[in-house]
Amino acid sequence: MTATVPPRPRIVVLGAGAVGGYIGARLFAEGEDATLVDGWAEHVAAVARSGLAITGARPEEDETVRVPILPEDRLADLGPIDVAIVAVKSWDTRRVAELLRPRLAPGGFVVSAQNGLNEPVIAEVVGGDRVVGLIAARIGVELDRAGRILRRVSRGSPGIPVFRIGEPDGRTTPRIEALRALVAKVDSVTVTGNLTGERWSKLAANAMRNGLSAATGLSIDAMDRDPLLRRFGIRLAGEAVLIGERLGLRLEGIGGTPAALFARATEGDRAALARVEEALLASAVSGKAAGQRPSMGQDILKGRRTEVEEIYGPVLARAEDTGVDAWANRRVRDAVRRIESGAARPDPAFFQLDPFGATTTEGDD
Ligand SMILES: NC(=O)C1=CN([C@@H]2O[C@H](COP(=O)(O)OP(=O)(O)OC[C@H]3O[C@@H](n4cnc5c(N)ncnc54)[C@H](OP(=O)(O)O)[C@@H]3O)[C@@H](O)[C@H]2O)C=CC1
Ligand SMILES: CC(C)(CO)C(=O)C(=O)O
Repeated sequence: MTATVPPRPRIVVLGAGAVGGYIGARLFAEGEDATLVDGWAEHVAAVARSGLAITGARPEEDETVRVPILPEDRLADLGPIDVAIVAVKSWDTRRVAELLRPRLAPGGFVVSAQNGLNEPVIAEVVGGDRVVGLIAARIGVELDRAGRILRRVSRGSPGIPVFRIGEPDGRTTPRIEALRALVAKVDSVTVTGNLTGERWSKLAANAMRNGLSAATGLSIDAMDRDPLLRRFGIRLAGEAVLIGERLGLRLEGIGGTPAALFARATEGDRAALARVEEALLASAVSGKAAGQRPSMGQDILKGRRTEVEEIYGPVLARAEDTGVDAWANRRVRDAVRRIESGAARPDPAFFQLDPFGATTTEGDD
């Protein structure tokens, strides 16, 4: 079932953090019927009082949007929902899917705008025909205090779209076309027929960036300027890509670099390693998105629960299934777990080893 979307759908964004708040505010600013819903009372009060303040990468992208916002316990005040955008952390997905299930309009559907592999979780709750995916790649946003979002990446992202949306089965349906028109009001978007491959590629990007930032305390550009951390990141993505290849997935580029190069580098191909390093370094020194911290790095700074299990869990589980030695992902997962539990503090020294050096062996842990 993919019913048509009404001309002016009722859109609810559940999870008005950095990603959800940004998407919902921009939709509302563009005239859409969008309402934010969030569980953080101080944030809800700040937005209700003064609007959601967005500080963009360029002064002309700054705006304050008086987008409607409700606390979660008032979700029932809204009528049936046509488009529900889920932007809570992945560990909270099932709970909010349960909240949404009785509130969806007959043709209503849920869009996961999260990292991780959440469409199957949502499908278990609301039904497989009511879920689509939205992957945010070049958004770089941060809820730095109640009522304010910082965006470190300029709108537009020439060359690589910020958003990819898709049906889990890859079909181009009327609702995905309707969603494309909506999301285009937020930033650049493309429809993918390969949501599974896109999701795994994004998971590889998150494996590369998120835990390493959380464990070192560094931003993406700072990690890429450090020769050993840059290589550690390549190894993290490479392990995940190798797993994806062995699962038979069609993988998409990671930050504009072909995914296969990360895997070949990880298998010992020096030319592939040099190409990936060059691309990462060029981006780091370009100054674009300087200081951008992946969401997991932000969580550690705020002392909040991370998505470490939702990002590294699937990678490590499939590593076992496919026989890939994912020691680097395991090391990062373990470091983030220790930091999150208060047993350690972020420290770049955890990863001062060359994963492609002669002395590093598989299983080094
Ligand atoms: N940030 C980014 O650039 C990107 C993030 N993503 C993904 O998007 C999803 C949402 O992440 P993101 O938007 O970054 O999450 P945020 O941390 O910005 O917000 C998530 C929720 O956490 C709670 N929260 C956040 N900060 C505080 C605080 N200081 N005090 C109390 N509560 C707080 C809020 O509600 P509540 O209290 O109800 O939990 C909020 O809705 C994740 O799956 C993430 O991986 C994907 C691409 C890029
Ligand atoms: C930084 C980025 C885009 C990639 O890891 C991200 O998805 C996040 O912050 O969670």
